[in-house]
Amino acid sequence: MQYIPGLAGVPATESKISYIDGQQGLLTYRGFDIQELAEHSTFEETTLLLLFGHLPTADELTTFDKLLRENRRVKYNIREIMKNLPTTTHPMHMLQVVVASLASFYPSTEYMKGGSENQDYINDVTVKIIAHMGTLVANWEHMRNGFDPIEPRKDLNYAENFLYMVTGEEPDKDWARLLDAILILHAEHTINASTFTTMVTGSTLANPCSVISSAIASLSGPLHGGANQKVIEMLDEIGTPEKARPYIEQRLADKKVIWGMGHREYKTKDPRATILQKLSMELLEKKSGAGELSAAFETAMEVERVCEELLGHKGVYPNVDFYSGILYKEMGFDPGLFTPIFAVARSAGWMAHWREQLQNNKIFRPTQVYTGSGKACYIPLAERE
Ligand SMILES: CC(=O)SCCNC(=O)CCNC(=O)[C@H](O)C(C)(C)COP(=O)(O)OP(=O)(O)OC[C@H]1O[C@@H](n2cnc3c(N)ncnc32)[C@H](O)[C@@H]1OP(=O)(O)O
Ligand SMILES: O=C([O-])CC(=O)C(=O)O
Repeated sequence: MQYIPGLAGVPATESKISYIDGQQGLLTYRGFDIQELAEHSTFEETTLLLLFGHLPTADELTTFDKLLRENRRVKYNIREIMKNLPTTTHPMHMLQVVVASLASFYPSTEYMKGGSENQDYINDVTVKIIAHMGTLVANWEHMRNGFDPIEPRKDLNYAENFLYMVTGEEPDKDWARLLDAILILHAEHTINASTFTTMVTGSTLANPCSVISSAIASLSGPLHGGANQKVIEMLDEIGTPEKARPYIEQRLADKKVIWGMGHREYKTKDPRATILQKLSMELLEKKSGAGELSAAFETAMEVERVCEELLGHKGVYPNVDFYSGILYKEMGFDPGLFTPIFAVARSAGWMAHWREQLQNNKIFRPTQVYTGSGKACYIPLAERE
């Protein structure tokens, strides 16, 4: 029996939701190129595409959008749970706890047994979770800073409302469009660690709120979604482009990873990193004028150059987390919000995989290669040396 560390290259499921060509650096959702979706779609439309497999009709989109808007408000009891968390709680830990607690308000035990009410439950909870994610993240941003949360608005789309709830100001249309593209880019990515977590937890028929809570935990780690916060911390630590090379050389000598670099599937630059880099450049030039880039962006480009030279032969290139933080920073988001914004977007992909898993469920239960001792004899405590 051969053990494959990290299940690298091992197919663990069949899925129709998204596809990666890691050699060419291509990503499609339901056959649609990510670049095209980022340019032309909205988070609401892309979510429907991921969930149901086709671009929605105008009626389908309007109905779904209305449901999302109507389900944004969080219950008073949930706010009370949030109020009782220490304000030092990282937003990803808040999200994990509070999304798990939603199971108390939206219980389910028997939704797999067939019948239309189960489909209704699956659809309702899908909307509820995706709609709540943005509100929870935005509310906590105020609560952890000692302020009252801002209520969601129904007259705004998902990205606009999120910006409004975080800033308390009327959302700028261009920024909302930018955030919309960012949400689309992060919405789905085949069977990555957090999606695999979704599927493993989902395969036991656990409550979907517990399923998504487990996915949030998985995404929070710095080798996965948590890397976007690490990248901006790293860029700040480096400071200026000329300090990039010695910093990287030292980290590599210390056998430490360069945050935002490398990917299990891509052996070239992640297509989302290319788009996010372009969006960052456009935003920076818009804010400061042509050719005027931030220290973080200039440093990031130098880190990319040096890494290509030193790590390119291993297929290590920028991943999605490398340039996203620069955008978030320029948009005024606190670094603690970077990974939660990823989670908000990814809730669409997680729910799509959870639903796909249920259609043909088999509990995930791989095997292991035992490397422990042979049969051992129990020795009473008093006789042990
Ligand atoms: C949304 C996301 O999850 S995207 C990923 C976000 N994570 C990060 O940015 C953290 C930094 N990157 C990494 O740790 C890794 O590249 C991972 C976890 C993303 C992928 O890991 P794996 O597929 O297991 O690749 P693995 O660790 O085997 O790397 C292959 C080789 O490239 C090297 N390598 C990979 N990534 C990096 C990196 N970021 N910095 C330095 N070296 C790296 C490894 O040391 C290894 O070298 P070796 O063959 O000489 O031992
Ligand atoms: O696919 C992965 O392993 C990680 C990733 O880029 C994502 O989840 O977006």
